[in-house]
Amino acid sequence: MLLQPTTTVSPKHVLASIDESYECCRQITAKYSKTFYMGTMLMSEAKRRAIWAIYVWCRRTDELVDGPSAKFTTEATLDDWESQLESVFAGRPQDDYDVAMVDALEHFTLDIQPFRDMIEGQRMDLRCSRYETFEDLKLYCYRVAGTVGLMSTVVMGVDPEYGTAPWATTIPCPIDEAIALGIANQLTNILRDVGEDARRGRIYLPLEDLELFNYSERDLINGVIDERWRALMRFQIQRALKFYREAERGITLLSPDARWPVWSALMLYRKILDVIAENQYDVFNRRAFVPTVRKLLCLPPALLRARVL
Ligand SMILES: CC(C)=CCC/C(C)=C/CC/C(C)=C/CC/C(C)=C/[C@@H]1[C@@H](COP(=O)(O)OP(=O)(O)O)[C@]1(C)CC/C=C(\C)CC/C=C(\C)CCC=C(C)C
Ligand SMILES: Nc1ncnc2c1ncn2[C@@H]1O[C@H](COP(=O)(O)OP(=O)(O)OP(=O)(O)O)[C@@H](O)[C@H]1O
Ligand SMILES: [Mn+2]
Repeated sequence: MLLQPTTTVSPKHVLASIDESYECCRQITAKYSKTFYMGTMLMSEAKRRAIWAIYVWCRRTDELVDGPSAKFTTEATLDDWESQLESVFAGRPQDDYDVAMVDALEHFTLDIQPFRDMIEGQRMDLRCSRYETFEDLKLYCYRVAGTVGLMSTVVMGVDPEYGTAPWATTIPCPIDEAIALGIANQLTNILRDVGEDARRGRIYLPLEDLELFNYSERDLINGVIDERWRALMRFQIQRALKFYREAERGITLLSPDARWPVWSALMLYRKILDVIAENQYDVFNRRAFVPTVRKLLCLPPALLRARVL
C-alpha cells in the first residue's frame, strides 16, 4: 500500500467518500499493526474508526523518515506535511486518507498540537542519530509516541463517573499516564530494533547509558553480546517497565469501553520485552516477535484487569 500520494490533488479531483476512506484506514491499520488493530476491534464503531484515521496519519508521518522513500525526505517535505495537517484541521482534506481524519475531527475535539509535536519528532530523526542523555531520548519518545497517547485518549474518553463526586469540579484526565504508555511503547520499540537501527547508522540508546556499562558505540555496531550488553539491556527493560507501571494507573480513569483495548495493547506490547529476555538479549540477529497465539492469550487477562481494576 502506497501511503504517500503520488500526485498533487487538483481542485477538481474527486476524493474518496468518508466510508471508503475509513475502510482504507482500517485495512492499513490491520496490515501494519496487528497489536493496535486487535485493540481497536474491542472499541465502539465511532471510536475505532477515529483511531484508524489517526493510525494512518501517524503511520504516514513515520514513513516519511522511516519508510522506503525516506531518503528523499527533507525539512521541506516535513514543512509541506505540516501545511497539509493545517488544511485537515481547517476541514480541507488534501487526499483520500485525509477524508477520514477530517471526519474524525468533526466527531472528536482533537488538539492540533500533539500532531505538530509528532512532526517535530520526525525532524529530530532527520537532524540527529545519537542521544547523549535519557532526558534527550525521552523528549524524542514523547514527540513520536507520547503524542499518540494524547490523541487516542481524546477519542477513547474518560469515565464521566469521576466528575460526579461532590468535591470534583472537573473530570480528571490521565494525560501523564497516556504519555507514559506512548513512551513505554517507544522504548520497547527501540530495544526491539537496536540491530536494525544500528545497521542504518542510528543509536537510540542514550550514550550515557552505554558509558555506564562500559559498552562502546563500536561494540554496539559490531553486535557484541556479552555480560556488559545483557546488564545494559536489563537496565533499559527496567526503565521501560517503570513507564508501563505509570501508564497502568491511568487506565481506570478511561471510559469503561476503552479499558480492555488499552490493557490489551499495553500487555501485548510489553510482551515484546519478555521475548527480548527469552532471546538472551540478542536484538542484533533476531527480531523479538510475539506469536499471534500468545497475543490472543493476553486478551482474557486484559479483560479481567479492565473489569476489576
Ligand atoms: C489501542 C489503541 C488506542 C491504539 C492506538 C493506535 C495508534 C493510533 C497508533 C499509532 C502508531 C504509529 C504509527 C505511530 C507513529 C510513530 C511510531 C511508529 C511509533 C511506534 C509505535 C509502534 O508501532 P510498530 O510496532 O508498528 O512500529 P514499527 O513501525 O513496526 O517499528 C510506537 C511504539 C508508539 C505507539 C504509541 C501508542 C500506541 C500510544 C499508546 C497510548 C495510549 C493508547 C493511551 C492510553 C491511555 C492511558 C491513560 C494509559
Ligand atoms: N514499513 C513497512 N512496509 C511494508 N510492510 C510493513 C511495514 N511495517 C510492517 N509491515 C508489514 O506489517 C506486518 C506486521 O508488522 P510488524 O513486524 O510490526 O508486526 P505486527 O505483528 O504488526 O506487530 P506490531 O503490532 O507489534 O507492530 C509485517 O509482516 C509486514 O508485512
Ligand atoms: Mn509494526
